[in-house]
Amino acid sequence: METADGRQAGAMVAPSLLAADRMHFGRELESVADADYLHVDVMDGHFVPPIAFGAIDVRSVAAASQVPLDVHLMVDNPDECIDQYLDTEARIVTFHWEAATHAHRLVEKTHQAGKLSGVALNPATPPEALRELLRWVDLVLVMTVDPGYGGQGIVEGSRDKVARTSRLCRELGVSPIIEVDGGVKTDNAGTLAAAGASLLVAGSAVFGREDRAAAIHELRLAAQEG
Ligand SMILES: O=C(CO)[C@@H](O)[C@H](O)COP(=O)(O)O
Ligand SMILES: [Fe+2]
Repeated sequence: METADGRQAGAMVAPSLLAADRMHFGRELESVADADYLHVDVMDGHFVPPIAFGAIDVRSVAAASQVPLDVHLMVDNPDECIDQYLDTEARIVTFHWEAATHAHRLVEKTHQAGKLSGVALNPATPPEALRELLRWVDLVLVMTVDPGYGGQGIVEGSRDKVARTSRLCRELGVSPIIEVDGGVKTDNAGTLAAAGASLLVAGSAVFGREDRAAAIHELRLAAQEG
């Protein structure tokens, strides 16, 4: 089904493993086996205060699940550490625009490793910052909360930012995946998808529910109805 402006209606869903129960991780992975991607938040204790998931964990998840992995690097200077993530089974590797020194080189390396390359924007970074980079990347991750923590409320103006990102892509004649991350729930999935988001990350909205398959299904449905 297509929207009035020619986009595919609906969106993919990526449960964020940050919200999963570490004490029962295998069972948690099984519970989200029908997701489109699994979102893995890498946090270095510098770019964001917490420390979470490293390349070793990405490899363990890849070995335990058939679902493709979407790795979100919240690290200072990804130029220094991206190689270890490119050396995993991850399907998508995304660095933060604010943290990168040679963004184009990161994209090139990611492609050479056979992966999709994503760039993430903090809430305070405008999409226009990506005017050059957009023609090379496969994905733009619009942070809809300040990075570092799960379970936060969505930042005001996020819908509008997704719409501006989508417009800029159209203007440049490119069509990367637009991913939204932070505070995504069934009550905002529709407006985010209608604004152009095609990949929804959801941590608490999935792992906070007993029935994860139903949570994923309801997010997809909400995105489609948006
Ligand atoms: O990157 C991050 C946080 O920095 C996210 O991926 C969160 O893990 C999303 O969790 P919810 O806001 O959906 O609970
Ligand atoms: Fe994330």
